[in-house]
Amino acid sequence: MAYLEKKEAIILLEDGTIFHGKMVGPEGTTTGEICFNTGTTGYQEIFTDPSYYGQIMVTTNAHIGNYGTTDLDLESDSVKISGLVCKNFSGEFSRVLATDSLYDFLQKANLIVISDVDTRALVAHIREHGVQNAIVSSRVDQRDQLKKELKATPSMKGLELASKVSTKKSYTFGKEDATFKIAALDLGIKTNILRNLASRDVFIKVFPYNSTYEQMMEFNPDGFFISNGPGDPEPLSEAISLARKVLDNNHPLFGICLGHQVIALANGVDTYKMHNGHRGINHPVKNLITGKGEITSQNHGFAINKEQAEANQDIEITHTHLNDHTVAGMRIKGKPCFSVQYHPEAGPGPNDATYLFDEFIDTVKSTKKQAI
Ligand SMILES: NC(=O)CC[C@H](N)C(=O)O
Repeated sequence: MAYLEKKEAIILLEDGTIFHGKMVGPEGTTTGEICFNTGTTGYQEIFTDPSYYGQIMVTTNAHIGNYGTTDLDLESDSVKISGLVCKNFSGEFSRVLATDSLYDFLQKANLIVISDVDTRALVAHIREHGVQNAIVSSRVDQRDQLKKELKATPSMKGLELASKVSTKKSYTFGKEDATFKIAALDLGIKTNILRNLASRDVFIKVFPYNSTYEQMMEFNPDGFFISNGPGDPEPLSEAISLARKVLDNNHPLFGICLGHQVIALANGVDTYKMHNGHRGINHPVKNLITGKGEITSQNHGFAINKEQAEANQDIEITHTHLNDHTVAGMRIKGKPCFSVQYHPEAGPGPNDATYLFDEFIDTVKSTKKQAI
């Protein structure tokens, strides 16, 4: 296989640190924000998750590729990360359900992949010094030029990326004769969210990121959903005003990750860029209502301002991240609305938090009953 050629590759970080590796596949160069995911499984879901658009992914699991790929594990229609950095890349795979090697899957997407990197040292460096931009390239002897290209890469802070991954046209998902209708704003929606809703008797219409309340109301939905997605939530002015209108009109509203941040902004709570963020499938969260713990799938580099959320009369914090006590979930008092910073749909990850989809359907049901 071609990937065994293994040409030299270099990773240049914004702070000047250099790491070395080997190209897996054709030579090339890529830039983006370098971040790491600690999941021990679920690489195909991660690589196709639109929330990772614009990011170079470092996988902490030492072996990548060994269980291949299958269409069942797609979280969107294409690879969304801008590069992959790993320790050991395997083009050979073994899994009954797998239909393709990860090598072929990523090559079809023209992704820049490098292996043989000291990922433990790289991850420790990012953890210590914070998430930052990087350039990954096979042009190992053109450091000055690479530095220039790295400088030209926009910072994730302030970057609007939802428009790059959102659907251009609205579409539907699920059975048309389902009991409930949900209008979903696509800021980079993961397919497993749609699967989770559809399996709860929901017919979903997915709308482009800049859709208006009026456009979404034409579907006559029983509730609204605002999805996960890439980039900084702050520039998403259309989504923020949509959330405000949905709240003002007392429709059921559920937000996940970027959607949660948009709902916070619609309530006057700021968001900020975290030092490193949370990306993995074993993040501990405490549900403050039930007192129970949940192990959750997470993928975010921004969070909502905790002091402002605590001081806000309209907000009740419902979930907290047990590692750093950041806000993991909230509800809007007196409104049929709640949101979480993490991923109850998993894909990949544990299913501890799927009860949130049930709670959303209960909210939709009781709001529908009141209206009759
Ligand atoms: N998964 C997401 O929706 C991520 C939200 C946002 N882009 C962040 O990094 O915080």
